[in-house]
Amino acid sequence: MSRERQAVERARKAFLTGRSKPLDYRIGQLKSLQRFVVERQKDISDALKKDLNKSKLGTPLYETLGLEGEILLAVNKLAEWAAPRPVEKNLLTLSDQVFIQPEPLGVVLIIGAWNYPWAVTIQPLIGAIAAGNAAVVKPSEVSAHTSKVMEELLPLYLDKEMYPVVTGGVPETQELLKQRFDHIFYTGNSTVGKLVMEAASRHLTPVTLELGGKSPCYIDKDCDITIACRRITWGKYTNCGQTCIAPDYILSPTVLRDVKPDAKVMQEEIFGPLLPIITVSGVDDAIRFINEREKPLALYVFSQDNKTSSGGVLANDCLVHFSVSALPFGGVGNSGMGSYHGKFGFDQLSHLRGCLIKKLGMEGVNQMRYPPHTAKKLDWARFFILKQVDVARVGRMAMLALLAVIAAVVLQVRIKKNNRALHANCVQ
Ligand SMILES: NC(=O)c1ccc[n+]([C@@H]2O[C@H](COP(=O)([O-])OP(=O)(O)OC[C@H]3O[C@@H](n4cnc5c(N)ncnc54)[C@H](O)[C@@H]3O)[C@@H](O)[C@H]2O)c1
Ligand SMILES: CCCCCCCCCC=O
Repeated sequence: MSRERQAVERARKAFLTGRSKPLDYRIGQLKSLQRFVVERQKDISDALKKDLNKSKLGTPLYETLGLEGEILLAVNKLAEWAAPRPVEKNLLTLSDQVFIQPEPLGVVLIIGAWNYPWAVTIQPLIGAIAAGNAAVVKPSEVSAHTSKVMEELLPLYLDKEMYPVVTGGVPETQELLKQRFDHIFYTGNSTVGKLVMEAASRHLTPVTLELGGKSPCYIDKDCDITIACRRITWGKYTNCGQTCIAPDYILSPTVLRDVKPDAKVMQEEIFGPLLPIITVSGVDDAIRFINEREKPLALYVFSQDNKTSSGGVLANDCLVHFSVSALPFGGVGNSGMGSYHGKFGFDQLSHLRGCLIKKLGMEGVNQMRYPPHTAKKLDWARFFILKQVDVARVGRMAMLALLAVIAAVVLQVRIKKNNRALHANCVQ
């Protein structure tokens, strides 16, 4: 049996014990992960220095502070996220319990990319742990030192049966993809994303695909060009331009140098320190240009615009939307599917189970659905199913009516009592 298959089987066996379900276990694992990030900061930054020449201080800023924030949030909010979520009732379910119960999915496969290997591999793991899943973690072989640190040190902190790290390259990832998972969370390029989805389809496994693409950046006439240039330059050249949401090309009315739309540099994601500038005649031309192409992961606008489609949109800055846990992060179309960060990560890796708990009484209400079907029953069904009633408002009104009745009764009793006292005084 291959090493990859063994890891998956062990993770499934661990999941089936049910120990990842209680919130205390999940919080314990999240806190251990937090300890790992803090205590092993040096191992993490040394590996990143060797892999990608990232600086010692850049590592916390771009890779691990975000992880710490996400872990803290999950620890603080887990009870709320995992609790049953009551939903609006209709007339047919007035006396029932109707709610959504987030449930763990099972065993999740997390495949990470090399460019921010901690941020994009461990962040999905936080969602997987919080949601009560087991997870097989496959870091990128390109960032090999990081991969080794994950393989050697993570098991010292986490439940190693439940969260195994499997290292290796394409053959190992392909072997993993042959196994049955309950969800696959892949971060990387769109070409491999299609292979991942194809492999997942064999087991009807749902996927989250965090892909890349050409994120456009539109600069309007009216913006402060000095600030725009500083922010765009930072967004583009951070990590040598190897950021999934780096502005890929600029659409600018004050153009210095033109790039033809059919040039090679405009056909594929650049993922490097090149920044083509395209001449457009104005905002409508820019929108047309963007909409004619694949849906990008991010859209940067240094002005006002909401007429285009992209994974995310950010006005007057670059990259920082990635750090906001309250925003869903993910692509659309060619830039991916599904989203995560904060509660979105928890929901993405949960089964949101619809629950309706009925009592065995009140059977009379159900007569309209039992045969024989009659026109009268259908009329009742039409009323119960189609009548749009604000059940909460009806409930409030019923409560008010009840209070009014109680107040009237109390008042009447008081009046009677007073009358009796008055009568007694008069008699005396
Ligand atoms: N949306 C995001 O959050 C995000 C984050 C980082 C990177 N990206 C995108 O990822 C891309 C860069 O990463 P990459 O793709 O070069 O990363 P990569 O080479 O590290 O590959 C990612 C993973 O895919 C696996 N893989 C590669 N080829 C495979 C194959 N043929 N079959 C099965 N598995 C295979 C690798 O083992 C690795 O674990 C860019 O397009 C970037 O925009 C997106
Ligand atoms: C402070 C801003 C943090 C930006 C981190 C960007 C990570 C992107 C991951 C995709 O490549």
